[in-house]
Amino acid sequence: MDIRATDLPDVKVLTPRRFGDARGYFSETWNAARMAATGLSTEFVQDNESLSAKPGTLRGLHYQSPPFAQSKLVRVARGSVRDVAVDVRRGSPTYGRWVAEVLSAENAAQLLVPRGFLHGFVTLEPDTLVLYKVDNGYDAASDGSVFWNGAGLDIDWGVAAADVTLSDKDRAAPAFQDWVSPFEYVAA
Ligand SMILES: Cc1cn([C@H]2C[C@H](O)[C@@H](COP(=O)(O)OP(=O)(O)O[C@H]3O[C@@H](C)C(=O)[C@@H](O)[C@H]3O)O2)c(=O)[nH]c1=O
Repeated sequence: MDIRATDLPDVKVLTPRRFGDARGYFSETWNAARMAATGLSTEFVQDNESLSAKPGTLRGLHYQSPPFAQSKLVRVARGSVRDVAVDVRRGSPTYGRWVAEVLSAENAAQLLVPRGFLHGFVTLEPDTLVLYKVDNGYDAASDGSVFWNGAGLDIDWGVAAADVTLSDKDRAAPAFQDWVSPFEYVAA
């Protein structure tokens, strides 16, 4: 597994090796024992999949409040996305900063989004299939969304606002500047 840091130290890009042959390839997309040896051990408990038909489908920016906060390991099995993580741990030296990575079926890159970060993505191709593991179960009452395009965030999504498709929940989400984060920064 190639592990690359991003501009936010706790957000990593993990790219597994692909063993190619005449049939195609084989790849370990997650190996708990090997990741524990790197200090990035996470006990995932749920696997998720979402299909987005149209390019410009934007899901985010999402979180679950503590004690149901989730770390996520996100990858793309078909198509591509621009995947975004925003540090919203109150007191963090990088509070409000974001990183964006293109994840595609082709590049095999996976984004490791820790607890205390908002997460969202916009699809770049039709019929994009996103797979992600989470380390805490779904809890509808703890589920939250922050508006994707808020002042104070200025995320470069790489798509025009007019071309974005949102869920009703995400369209009605509070603006970043009006939202109070439930996450606290704990220095390592
Ligand atoms: C996230 C989730 C949703 N659901 C249900 C609730 C709802 O009826 C339906 C669709 O949910 P949503 O509209 O929240 O789906 P979606 O907008 O795809 O939400 C996801 O977006 C990405 C960016 C994330 O980071 C995920 O954690 C998750 O928040 O699926 C579950 O049953 N389990 C789950 O874990």
